[in-house]
Amino acid sequence: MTSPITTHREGDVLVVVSNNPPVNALGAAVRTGLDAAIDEAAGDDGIKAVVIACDGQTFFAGADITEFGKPPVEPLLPTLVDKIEASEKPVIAAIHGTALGGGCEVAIACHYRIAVPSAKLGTPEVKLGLLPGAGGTQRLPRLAGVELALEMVAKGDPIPATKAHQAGLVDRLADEGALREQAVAFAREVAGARPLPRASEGEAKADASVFADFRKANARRFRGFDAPEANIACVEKATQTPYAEGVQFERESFMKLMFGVQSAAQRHVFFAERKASKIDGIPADTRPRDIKRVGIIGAGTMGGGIAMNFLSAGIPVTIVEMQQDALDRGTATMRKNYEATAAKGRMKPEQVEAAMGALTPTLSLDDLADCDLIIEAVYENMDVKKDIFGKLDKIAKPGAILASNTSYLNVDEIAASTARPEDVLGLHFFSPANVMKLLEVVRGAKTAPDVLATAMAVAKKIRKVAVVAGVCHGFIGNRMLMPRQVEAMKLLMEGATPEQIDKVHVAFGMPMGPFQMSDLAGVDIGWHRDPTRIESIRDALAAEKRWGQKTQAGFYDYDEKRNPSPSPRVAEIIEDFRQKTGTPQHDVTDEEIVERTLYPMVNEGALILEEGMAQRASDIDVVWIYGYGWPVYRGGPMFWADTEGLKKIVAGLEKHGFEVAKLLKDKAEKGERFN
Ligand SMILES: CCCCCCCCCCCCCC(=O)CC(=O)SCCNC(=O)CCNC(=O)[C@H](O)C(C)(C)COP(=O)(O)OP(=O)(O)OC[C@H]1O[C@@H](n2cnc3c(N)ncnc32)[C@H](O)[C@@H]1OP(=O)(O)O
Ligand SMILES: NC(=O)C1=CN([C@@H]2O[C@H](COP(=O)(O)OP(=O)(O)OC[C@H]3O[C@@H](n4cnc5c(N)ncnc54)[C@H](O)[C@@H]3O)[C@@H](O)[C@H]2O)C=CC1
Repeated sequence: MTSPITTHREGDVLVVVSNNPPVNALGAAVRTGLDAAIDEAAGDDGIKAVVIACDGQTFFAGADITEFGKPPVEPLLPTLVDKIEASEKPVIAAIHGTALGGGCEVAIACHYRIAVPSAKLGTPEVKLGLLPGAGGTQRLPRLAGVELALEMVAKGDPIPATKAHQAGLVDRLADEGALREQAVAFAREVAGARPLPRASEGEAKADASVFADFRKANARRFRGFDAPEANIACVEKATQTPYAEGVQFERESFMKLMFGVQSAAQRHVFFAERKASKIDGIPADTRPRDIKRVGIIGAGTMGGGIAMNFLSAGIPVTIVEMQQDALDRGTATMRKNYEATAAKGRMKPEQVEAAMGALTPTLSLDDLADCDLIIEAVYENMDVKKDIFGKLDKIAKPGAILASNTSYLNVDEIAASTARPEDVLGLHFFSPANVMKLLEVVRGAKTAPDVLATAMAVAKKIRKVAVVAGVCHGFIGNRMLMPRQVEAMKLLMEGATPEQIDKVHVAFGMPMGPFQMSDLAGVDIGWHRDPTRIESIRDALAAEKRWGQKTQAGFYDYDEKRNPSPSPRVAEIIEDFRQKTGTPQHDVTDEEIVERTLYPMVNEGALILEEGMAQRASDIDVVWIYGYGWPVYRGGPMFWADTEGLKKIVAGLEKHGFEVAKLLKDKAEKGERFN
């Protein structure tokens, strides 16, 4: 087995190169090769300095996450980075791409760092429920300052090499395309330099208030997570104790996180998200179609947001509405959203103009004739959609992909209204479409493999996380949402309050509970619009225009800043329905709320898998994390069920009279997991 690490001499500089695609993860073979290279340099008087570089797309992008949870293999990364730093000859890191996690720790254990301006450095371990366990939490604050170290390790977002250079984290910026030779030249410059700069020998200083302020400022963001606080505590330790003590504290903290449920969940999600992009049953080399122009039909709540995804990715859009005022309203909303992004410094004004300049508003479907992908986002009405797809069939060019953004409707029935069902699928965006990362790719019975492959490629281009779903009512996410909402309403009838149920869900880690979500999306969604027909609590609310946040009243009352408060009127309506229906009342416990609203979601997920409506259990987890905000530190509904124990889930479902899905029952009986 050839080593991924090679060395060669350039004069008195030893150049060490890693070639471990796709991301030069610091797996055991890489660590062994680097270890040997440092020994080679130490043992050869002709070598005066060392450059560590990587071939391929990036400098080391971290430890090899696939090794976690397995027996450790020497040399461990902490040992290796200490050896690099202890070298008597200067070691220079030549950085391109993304020096992340252990890769960043290797870089800061080197004596010097040179990077191309397009490179990034980061410590994203916290997003895996971990922390930089190879000295990063102790070296980084000493090298780059406490404030920047806190930002990097506790939030996990990478910083550009230019910012790292300003902070002293990178010593020199190289010209793009000239990194390797400029790194060797830099090595020659510093060869023989004494003493060598070693990050572990520096000091990390900060007022105690820095940590208190950081914790307070990020309390909401870090709510429920273990790793952010562990990272903060390690950096704090760096300001209080000598390096050796701090790194011991870091190691203990790393091990505690590594063997905890949250990190297992977050690592599961990392791989699940990537696995979701793979489509079972089509040739791996299926070539996507070229998408040069996109058409959107409907500029309402969804159409405008969907259009923004493509415009932001540099893909021109033609957007169609029925009426000029609706078209103007839709395009104005898009501009307003872009300008709000620019106001936050996340977009330049010229980028806003470029995006809006690539938008062609029109009232004519005929103007979609040159589009490669057309996405329908009109009313959730099958007749309307079939009429539109029938017209598209005559207008769209051969090979154009026709997609519906329908939330629930049968994509095969929509496809049958065309003579090209193989070009039809569902592309179910989530609201707000320009923000939510999830895209359900609904695979019709006749959808062609290259159409599916195109959908996955387009999703990556517009920075969405795509999951393939089968044709069933509500696909994956909304189908699992339904039993949760039904049970939540039943619990209201039996004695619970909206705020009690929502509180349980928020405490679980959801961004909001079932009733807060209804008020946000609109209590009137799907309402029959007849205020005299009052057959449910929801009908009663809708009849009084309690449509949610948009009318300052729904399941909650809202002030002008949309702050919610329990509604005495809603309590009256609920009590009235309890009386009218004679529903037996009881004290609803928080445990019952979990068992009756979350367990049925797992049960529905099992049915979805049984029916082949999802390719794998981890896809269901991805849907709920990226489409509904399921707490990533719980790994998604199916992973969470595994950690709860499927036997416990089955017992809870049976206790409340649910019919348990066969797959769930079988797995529970066999002691198996979904993931
Ligand atoms: C008794 C037990 C003792 C235990 C040991 C003792 C203690 C030891 C202490 C350990 C010290 C280590 C501490 C540490 O620093 C830990 C880490 O470094 S954790 C990893 C940190 N790095 C990351 O989180 C980066 C993750 N990757 C990314 O963000 C992106 O992949 C990246 C931006 C690099 C590239 O993005 P993109 O081009 O979009 O490619 P993909 O994301 O699709 O990835 C391509 C491919 O590569 C796989 N992959 C990516 N990163 C890793 C990785 N770090 N390890 C393994 N594999 C990785 C990814 O899954 C994809 O694979 P496919 O099969 O192609 O889907
Ligand atoms: N609102 C939401 O949260 C989500 C909605 N969806 C789905 O997206 C679709 C659109 O929903 P919304 O944007 O919320 O509806 P909306 O009512 O806000 O917008 C629909 C738009 O389509 C336009 N329209 C109707 N018929 C048309 C035609 N023949 N030609 C051109 N334009 C036409 C209407 O004028 C309206 O502006 C529905 O299928 C819905 O189920 C999907 C995910 C989330």
